[in-house]
Formats: sequence, C-alpha cells, structure tokens
Amino acid sequence: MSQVQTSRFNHKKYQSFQQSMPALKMENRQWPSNSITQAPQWCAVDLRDGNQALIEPMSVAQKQKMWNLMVKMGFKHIEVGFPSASQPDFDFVRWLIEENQIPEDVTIQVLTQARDELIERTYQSLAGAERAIVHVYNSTSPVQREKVFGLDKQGIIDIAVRGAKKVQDEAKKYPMTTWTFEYSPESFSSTETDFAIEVCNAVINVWQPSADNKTIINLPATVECAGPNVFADQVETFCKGVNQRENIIISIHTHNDRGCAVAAAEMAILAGADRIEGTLMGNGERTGNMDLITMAMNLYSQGIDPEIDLSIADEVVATVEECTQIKTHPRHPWFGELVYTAFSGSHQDAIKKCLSVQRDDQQWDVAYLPIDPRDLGRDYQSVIRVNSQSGKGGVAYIMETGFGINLPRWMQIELSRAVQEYSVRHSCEVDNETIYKIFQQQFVQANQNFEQQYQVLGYEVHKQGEQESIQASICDGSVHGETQTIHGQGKGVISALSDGLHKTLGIDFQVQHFDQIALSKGTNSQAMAFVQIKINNRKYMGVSEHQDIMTATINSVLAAINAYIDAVQ
Ligand SMILES: CC(=O)SCCNC(=O)CCNC(=O)[C@H](O)C(C)(C)COP(=O)(O)OP(=O)(O)OC[C@H]1O[C@@H](n2cnc3c(N)ncnc32)[C@H](O)[C@@H]1OP(=O)(O)O
Ligand SMILES: CC(C)C(=O)C(=O)O
Ligand SMILES: [Mg+2]
Repeated sequence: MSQVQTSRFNHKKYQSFQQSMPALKMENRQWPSNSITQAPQWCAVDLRDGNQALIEPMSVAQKQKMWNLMVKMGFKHIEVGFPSASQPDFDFVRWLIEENQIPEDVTIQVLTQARDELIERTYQSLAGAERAIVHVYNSTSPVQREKVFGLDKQGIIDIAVRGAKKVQDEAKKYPMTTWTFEYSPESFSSTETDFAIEVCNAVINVWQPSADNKTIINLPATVECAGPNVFADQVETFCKGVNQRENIIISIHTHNDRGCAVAAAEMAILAGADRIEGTLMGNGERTGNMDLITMAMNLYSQGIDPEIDLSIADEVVATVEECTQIKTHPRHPWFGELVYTAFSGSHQDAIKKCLSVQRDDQQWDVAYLPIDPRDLGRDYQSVIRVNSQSGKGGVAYIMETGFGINLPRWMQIELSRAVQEYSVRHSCEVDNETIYKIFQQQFVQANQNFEQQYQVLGYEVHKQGEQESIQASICDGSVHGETQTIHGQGKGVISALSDGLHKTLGIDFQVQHFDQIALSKGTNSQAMAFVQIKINNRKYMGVSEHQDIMTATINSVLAAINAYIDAVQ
C-alpha cells in the first residue's frame, strides 16, 4: 500500500529549480530596496493568450465584446490574436482595421512564431493599420532546445535572428503603418539568463531600436517554475546585461503555475521592468496568466493611479465570464463576490465600528476592508452577512443600515443570540429580512398575541420636581379586554409605571435596561422603546413601537410583563 502511494506521488521525480539552473551571481541586488511608485504600461493579452487556453475559443462576437471592454477600461496596448493561426483570429484583426475600431491612443499587438509563412500572413492581417506591434517569439530554454527543437544554442539564436529579419523585412512592405517590434524569448525564466540576454541582443542587433522607435523585449515566465524572488533576480540581471537598455521597453509576461504570477510581475517591476502583459481575472494557459485586475488593484489600494478604469468591476466580471465561459471564484482578489463580505463576528464588529467613524474626506482606514467597496460600484449592504459565525456587531449593523433601528447594546446581544440559534437550527445564512422578522417575532410582537396581554389605552403623566406620577388605563386581555387603571409615582416615568403596576397587578420587577430611539425608516412609527426587566432572577424583554414615544414606553414594559406571564402560565 505505502509503496503504491510512494510511486504515484513521489517528490524525488522532481528537482529544485536551483539544481536545474545555475544560480545567478547577484552582487549588489537592487530590487528588494525599490518600490513601485507608478503604474507600468499595461498590455492585455486576453484575446490571444487567454483565448488560446479556452475550451471554446472566443467567437468574433465575443472577441468584439472583450475588445470593447478593454478599450473602455483604458488599455493602450491590446494583443488581439495570433492572426496566422486561424481564420477567426485573422478576421477579427481585419474587422478592427476595416471597421475603424481602434482609438487613436490604442495600439493593437499580434503574435507570431518566428516562421516566414506565419510572419507574412501576420502582416497581411495588419494591412491598413495605422500602427501595430508585431510580436515574434521562439523558445530558448534547455528543455525546448534539446527536446522540442533538437537544436543547440546557436540554432535557437538563428531562429530568433531569422524571425527578427523577416519581421523587419515584411514591415518595409507596409510603410504606411507605424510598426513596433516585440520579441519574446519564450520560457525566459527557465532559460539561463546569460543565454536569454545573448538571444535578445542578437534580435536587438537586427532591429536597431532608437529612442523614437523602441523595441519591446518581453520576458515570459511561460511556466512558473521558481519563486518570484528568483524571477526578480533574473529580470534585474537581464536589465543590466541587455544592449541598448535605454531603447528597450522591458515587458513581463508571467503565468501562474505556482500561484505567484502577480507577485513575480510586481517584483519584476522592482527589478526594472516597464511593461506588464496579463489578462483580466487571470484567464490563460493552465493556471492562467498574470491577473491584470489583481495587480492594478494592488496599486490602487496603495494610493497609486492604476491608469485603467477598475470602477466597473461587475461589468468586467460579467463580460469576462460571458466571453471565456469561466466562472469567477467568489473570493477572487478584489473583484470576487465575497471579498468585501464579513461573516465572522469579530470582523463585523470591527467593520461596523470603523465605518461609523470613517468620513468621506479622510484616508480610508477600515479594519478588514482594504479598500472602500463603493469604489468598485459595490454597496455596503453586502459587507456584513450573518450566519452562525456572526456576532452582535453584524446583526446590529444590519438592523441599523437596513431598517433604521439603532439597537441598544443589550438588545444587540439578545437579538444576535436569537439569530444565531436560528442559523444553527436551519444550518444557513440569515438574510436581512429574516433578521428583521426574528426581531419582530421574538421581541416586538411576541407578547401581543395571546389572551393575557396588557396594552395601554391611555395615560396621563405629571411631573413635580424630580417626581413623576402616572395614571394609565390598561386593557387586560385575560378578562375579555377589561380595563384597569393604574396609579404610580417615582423618579421618572419607568419607576412611576413600575410602582403603579406593582400596586395594581401585584407584580414586582426591577428594570434592568430601558432605551428608547427615534426610528428613521422602514416603518410609520416614530419611536421604539426597549425594556428588560427582572422578575425572580429571570429576565424578560419587551419592545414596542408607536408614533407616540410614551405609548411605546408603557407598552414596552407591559410587553415584558406579558412575557413573564406567558412564561409562568
Ligand atoms: C507560450 C505561448 O503561448 S506560444 C503561443 C502558442 N499559441 C498557439 O500555438 C496558438 C496558435 N497556434 C496555432 O494555431 C498553430 O500552432 C499554428 C497554426 C500557428 C502552426 O501550426 P503548425 O504549422 O501545425 O505548427 P505547430 O504549432 O505544431 O509548431 C510546430 C512546428 O513549429 C516550430 N515552432 C514552434 N514554435 C516556433 C517558433 N516560435 N518559431 C519558430 N518555429 C516554431 C516547431 O519546432 C515545429 O517544427 P517542426 O514541424 O519542424 O517540428
Ligand atoms: C508567447 C509568449 C509571450 C507567451 O505567451 C508565453 O511565453 O507565455
Ligand atoms: Mg503566455
């Protein structure tokens, strides 16, 4: 048994990245001390890298939808396809050009292998474009050299140089277009960095970039095989070793095999890169491309302008889902449905307290909410949701924001206990309406629907100095609505009332808590009174709402007494 397991799941099958690749000698490593202060140039590659990873590649209509979204968001470089690969890819590029779909500040980019016939077809697809980036690639890593191409290093350099020349020669046939060239040493991160530099320098030598016509060198982690710090070392070493650095835009294209594509891209920026390729929500080969949304939101949340519009989160999610037919994880960084929702009691408590003192003109500083969800078009309604893990803070927040009822602290505890019991009993989340219903049923109406109930019919209150006296007529449900009149005195209405009730009904109770609030919404009543009384060491609650605050007050006490009578019947 254990042998089977060992052979099926045997870590000795693999070697560490350090064993497979000579370690970089990094003296005076800079990137750990750097920080990101501005957005990189973005390039969205959903329509190419994202598309090639889909079970069903996008139709032209879906590509158009995705394109419109990316333009709306403000992407200036958009890789629109691999036009030599298929007719839909070719047709989509033609549609963009022939239908004048490309705004003046947007440049389309297309990918091709370094093969003559594919490069020719690529240029045919671009005929008539005002400007375009032609992106050519070939693989440079040992496994690709040895097992896929069967070539030595020089053979790989030859493919790159031949491809670069062909790209340059074809461009000359279309002089009306402003061309930018991009080269990717595919599998850069699994390539010896000095060799990647050698290949790229050979390409740069062909293209001879200048300050006015820079070349893009794109460094892909085609498969993420090492930690993001290793990648940052590679990028910093590359930036130091590449020729004509000042005329080169260093672009980064990371994949997410180890779950660190965003981290690797961010560290690559620290290491000197200028440009980031990725996809919306991280769709792409295997575990996906670097997620542009996550990286851009990471910047935004640090006070850096991401230079793309992220405020339309729900539209982004809906469009990406529609075009890729891939659902968004509810906990997807920043844009997931649940990422601004707290279920747990202590988080809810902290959020409620912080939100209550957060002002619009202040820097955002709310525990458990790294950004203001309203920035993404989300409201505060879904920030707090209640289940069996929730506490009084969450329930109180919902009662206050949803129903305008600012519960006193002791009532928050009572209601939250009732809500938790409900959640455990039904094994479910408790929605806002149900919380309100529990409150109504257990505290407001609970003591109004049985025969023994007392209710106030009318009252008079007189104040003399500190003393108050009350005369109230109350209806006694237990004797078919017979009316009784009570008289009481005390310091304040509550104590006058308890004096009167004691004398008339013979019920002795102590008031533990009494609160009254003005109601703001969701009801015609203007006031709500809450009371907790103690009789024979047991507590009873009463809540009453009424347009008249005094009626609400008297009825809340009577409701608590009704609860007592009900309990001892
Ligand atoms: C990491 C990435 O994402 S790279 C982009 C990958 N994307 C895609 O492949 C999607 C679109 N591609 C396609 O539809 C097809 O690959 C096509 C139509 C472009 C080409 O198809 P085919 O002509 O059948 O070739 P195929 O893609 O299988 O490539 C294999 C051949 O091209 C060579 N080749 C592969 N990549 C490259 C390259 N970048 N430059 C030069 N030659 C290359 C291989 O060595 C192999 O050569 P061989 O036939 O002599 O053995
Ligand atoms: C073609 C290149 C840029 C690529 O997609 C990759 O290496 O992942
Ligand atoms: Mg890729």
